[in-house]
Amino acid sequence: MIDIKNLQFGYSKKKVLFKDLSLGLEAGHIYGLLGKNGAGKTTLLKVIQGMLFATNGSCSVLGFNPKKREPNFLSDVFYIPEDIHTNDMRIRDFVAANAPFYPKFDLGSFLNYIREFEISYDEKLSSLSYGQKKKAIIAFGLATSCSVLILDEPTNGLDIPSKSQFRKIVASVATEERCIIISTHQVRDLDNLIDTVIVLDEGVVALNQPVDAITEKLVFKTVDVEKAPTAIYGESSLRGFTGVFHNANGEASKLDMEILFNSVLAQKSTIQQVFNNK
Ligand SMILES: Nc1ncnc2c1ncn2[C@@H]1O[C@H](COP(=O)(O)OP(=O)(O)OP(=O)(O)O)[C@@H](O)[C@H]1O
Repeated sequence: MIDIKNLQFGYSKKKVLFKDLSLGLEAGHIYGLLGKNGAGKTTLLKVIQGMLFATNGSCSVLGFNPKKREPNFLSDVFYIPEDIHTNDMRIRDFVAANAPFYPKFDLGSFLNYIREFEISYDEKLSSLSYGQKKKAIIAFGLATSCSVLILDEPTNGLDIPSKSQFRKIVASVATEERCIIISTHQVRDLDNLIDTVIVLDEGVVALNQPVDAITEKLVFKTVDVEKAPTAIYGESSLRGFTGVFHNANGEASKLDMEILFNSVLAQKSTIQQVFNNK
């Protein structure tokens, strides 16, 4: 569905962000895109959406070259940016003005989502708080029923109840035909939502693995501090040592996204070897 090969991109010739980035994303998945500040998550999402153009390599989305910004591409890919800027209009007028660009837009779903988020259809966007505005745009984006949904830091600015409503709504729109990409630093917000973890680091995809494969090969647990040396990576806390270990005995554990992310940055080659050894 999204096929990126040997992508090169830099905002200037001197500062190359991606030298040789390759990534394949399929329909029927919710991807969590993680990376440090400045790793290039937003840039990559903008390349996928056709807002930034690669200097070399290829990017194909739904069979289109995003760079060409063809109407049939733009009407099937929705990008929800981290920062929302809206006109001073009522939500119903925003929908009337924008929905016609998305042939699969479903007004009934939109009304359900904003009801869930406790936002009124007749509210003026300018009178909403940042978080409420963000929820209105998230609701619109999800209601477009686009085949590719890109959410850049969607939970920033959302309060605690809204984060769980967000997870519920996104899970409800996930279908076999759709590819959802969510970038975030708030890894706990993605708990039980994403099925594949992508880590971007130093201009390349350092990890791209399904949650099932991760918990099959790795085990996340808190152990006595004496056992710390057996971990691939871990962090000491008052409760003991929480870390990630080789899963030699097929132990079941819940993915700790924060520990996984830190372990990829700290022990990249060890983690990559785990997945390269079939
Ligand atoms: N318009 C721009 N002009 C020049 N450099 C830019 C521009 N936008 C981003 N950059 C630089 O590109 C790099 C990647 O930025 P990007 O916003 O893609 O990272 P990110 O992973 O989304 O970061 P964050 O987690 O902080 O949102 C950063 O070093 C940033 O300073």
